[in-house]
Amino acid sequence: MVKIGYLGPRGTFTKLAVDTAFNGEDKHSFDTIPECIDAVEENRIDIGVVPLENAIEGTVQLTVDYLVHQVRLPIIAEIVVPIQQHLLVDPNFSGDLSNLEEIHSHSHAIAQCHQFIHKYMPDAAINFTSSTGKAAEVVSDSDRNIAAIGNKLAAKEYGLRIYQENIHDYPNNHTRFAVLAKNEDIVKIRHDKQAEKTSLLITLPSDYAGALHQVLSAFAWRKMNLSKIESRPMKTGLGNYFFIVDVNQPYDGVLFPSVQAELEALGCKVTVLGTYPVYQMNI
Ligand SMILES: O=C(O)C(=O)Cc1ccccc1
Repeated sequence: MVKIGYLGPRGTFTKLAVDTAFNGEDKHSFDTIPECIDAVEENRIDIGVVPLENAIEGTVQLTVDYLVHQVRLPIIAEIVVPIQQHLLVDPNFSGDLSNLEEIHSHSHAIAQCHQFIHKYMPDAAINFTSSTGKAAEVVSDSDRNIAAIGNKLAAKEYGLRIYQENIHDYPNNHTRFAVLAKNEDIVKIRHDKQAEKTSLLITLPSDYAGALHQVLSAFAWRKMNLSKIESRPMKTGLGNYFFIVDVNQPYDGVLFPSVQAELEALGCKVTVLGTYPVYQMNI
C-alpha cells in the first residue's frame, strides 16, 4: 500500500488536505516539515505532503528552503484547501478570553489571526508550535488556562472545545500544499485538476543592472503567464538571492527549453522544481 507522510500530528491542516485528496492509503504523521521530506528522500514513505504557501501569510519558508538547499524532491501535485481558524480550549474552561494566558499555534495560524489576538487577547503570551495539531495537543495535555488556534479536526482529535469559530482576519484564506514523491506514477488524486503549473528555480550569475528584467522578459515575450515570483536568500551572503518562478502552464518541449536556453545564455542557472496539476479542494 502506498505510504503517505504529512506534517502532523493528528488534526493539522496538512492532514485535512491529505484526507481530502487521498483515501485508503497508509498515512504517517511527522512532527516537522524536514522530517517528512527526509522520509520521502530515504524511501521510508512514498509520498510526502507539506504546506507550501498561504494566501495571507505567504510562503512557508521552511518548506521552500529545505527543498532548495537540502533535499531536492520534485513537486508532483499541488492541493489547495480553504483554511478556517478556530480558538480551541479545554472543554472544562469556564472563563472568558481575558482568562486565557497563552495562545499556541503554528506561526502562520498566529499571523492569520493577528487582528483577533491584538483586539481580544492582547495580554496572552504567544507560543509557536511546529503545527496547529501540535498546539491542540499541548492544550489537551495542559491543566492551565491556555488556548490553541487550529481547525475542527484538531478539536475533535484532541477533545477540545471550539471557544470561538472563524477567528482568521481575512475570509479568503487558502493554503497550497506540495505533494512530493520520487515516482509520480504512484500519486493518484481522484479529483479533477483545475490547472497545471511549472515551478522553476532561477539563480542569477551576479547582481547587475536589469538582470531580473531580462529574466522576466524571456517569459513575457513568449506570453507565458507567471503566477508567482519570489526571491529567497542563497544563504551565501547578504544580497545574494535566487528566484522561484511559478508559470501557469505545464512544461512543454518548446517554450520551456527555449526559455531555459535563453536564461542560461545570460549566465543563469535554471532548475525545474516540478510541473504538476493543481487540485482545489473543499473541506
Ligand atoms: O499546522 C498545520 O496545521 C499545517 O498543516 C500548516 C499550516 C498552518 C497554518 C495554516 C495552514 C497550514
